[in-house]
Amino acid sequence: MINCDISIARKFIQDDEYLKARKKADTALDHLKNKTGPGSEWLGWRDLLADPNDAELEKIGSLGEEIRAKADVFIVCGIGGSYLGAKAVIDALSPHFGSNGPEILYAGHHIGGKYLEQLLNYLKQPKENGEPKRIYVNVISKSGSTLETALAFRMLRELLEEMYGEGASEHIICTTSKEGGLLNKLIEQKGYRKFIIPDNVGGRYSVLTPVGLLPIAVAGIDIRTLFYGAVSAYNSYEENAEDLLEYAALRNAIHESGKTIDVFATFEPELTSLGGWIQQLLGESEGKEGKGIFPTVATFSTDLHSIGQFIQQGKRSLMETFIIVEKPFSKLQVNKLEGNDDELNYLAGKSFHEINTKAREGTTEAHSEGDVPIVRVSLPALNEENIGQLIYFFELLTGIFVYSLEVNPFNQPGVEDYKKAMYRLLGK
Ligand SMILES: O=P(O)(O)OC[C@H]1O[C@](O)(CO)[C@@H](O)[C@@H]1O
Repeated sequence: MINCDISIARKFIQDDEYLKARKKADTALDHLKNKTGPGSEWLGWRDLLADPNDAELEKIGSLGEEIRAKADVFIVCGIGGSYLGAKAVIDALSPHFGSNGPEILYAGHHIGGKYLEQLLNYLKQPKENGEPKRIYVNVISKSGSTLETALAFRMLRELLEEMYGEGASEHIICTTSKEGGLLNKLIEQKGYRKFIIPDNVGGRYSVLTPVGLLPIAVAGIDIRTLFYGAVSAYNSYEENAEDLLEYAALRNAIHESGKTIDVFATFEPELTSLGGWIQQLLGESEGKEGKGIFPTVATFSTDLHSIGQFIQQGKRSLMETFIIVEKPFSKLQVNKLEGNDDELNYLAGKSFHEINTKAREGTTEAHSEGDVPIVRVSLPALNEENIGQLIYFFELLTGIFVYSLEVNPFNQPGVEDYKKAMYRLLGK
């Protein structure tokens, strides 16, 4: 299970402040369990773990296998919660270089013309053997009308129709709401395959629905173990959520103390995208009514050489959350070098995991001495089960923490403002 250690950060908070925050966290958890808080119609992310739908998992898993066998390229076309969860899990659990399945690419997550133009050109290029690439597109949009996704999908659809004619529909899978939205109209017209995003699950809580699970399955990751990892976390925290209550209370007390930034930092580059998923999950949930701790993401030690200076000595407005993997997942070691001309022989015989661990311990020491409260969230190992547990851990933390701020964790009214202004400027 996930281990959460708040001991370093706790020293920054007075007992009475912590106890006040702890009461709020307890009430917040009751609201989640009893569906009595604002936005409680959006608690489907808990229901789907309370009552797993094995048939749906099976269906997604077998389509994932089918696409793995047939596709050269699989494109995840979505933005925000409609791609961040899939990317987080895929990046965490896939090899960095090469793979024995389709190449997984992303589209619809911005409006960058150069990216899309180059993607379309890349897709058009035949394979080395001269045959056309076998491309599958999974367009994912709960509303079915998000501009970034819709625009990219229009371009991709045109390309697939040009390449495969009538057969293009076979290459498109849509993940959207049961009813409504422009995507559902297209599905009806064109006969695309469809997966449903439950009405009671918001985008940023949807990674364990077909939104995340289909791309994750196509990447060759065992979605059943991932999903049941989350189920085990759900069951365990229904029994005893002490760790999460402490963490939420601590974060609330830190919020009250005036800190405004939480740097989600990992020393494992595989987990950078997971930080991106946490950033949306917390950011869209807590950042309302002038409240919240701005979640940002860093990969150490890389970013110790960019924002490390600020974290150590800049304005004291920060806390940090380290996402840690306990079990080494690489055996790479430093060899002894004849002559020691680079003077690194003092590290000979040590693994990169050991060196990286010392970098983390040293950073923990330095940053906490620099007045940065640090929370440490650890996974025993980097595998499907633990990532599933971590997903639910952060979903539940978000619910508890944001309710304890007296904010609705399940809406995002502020996102509409940029859309309105953009559509006006575009003459919609
Ligand atoms: O799945 P959709 O409806 O395209 O939305 C994508 C993302 O956009 C938002 O609605 C914000 O506009 C996010 O909450 C969501 O994850």
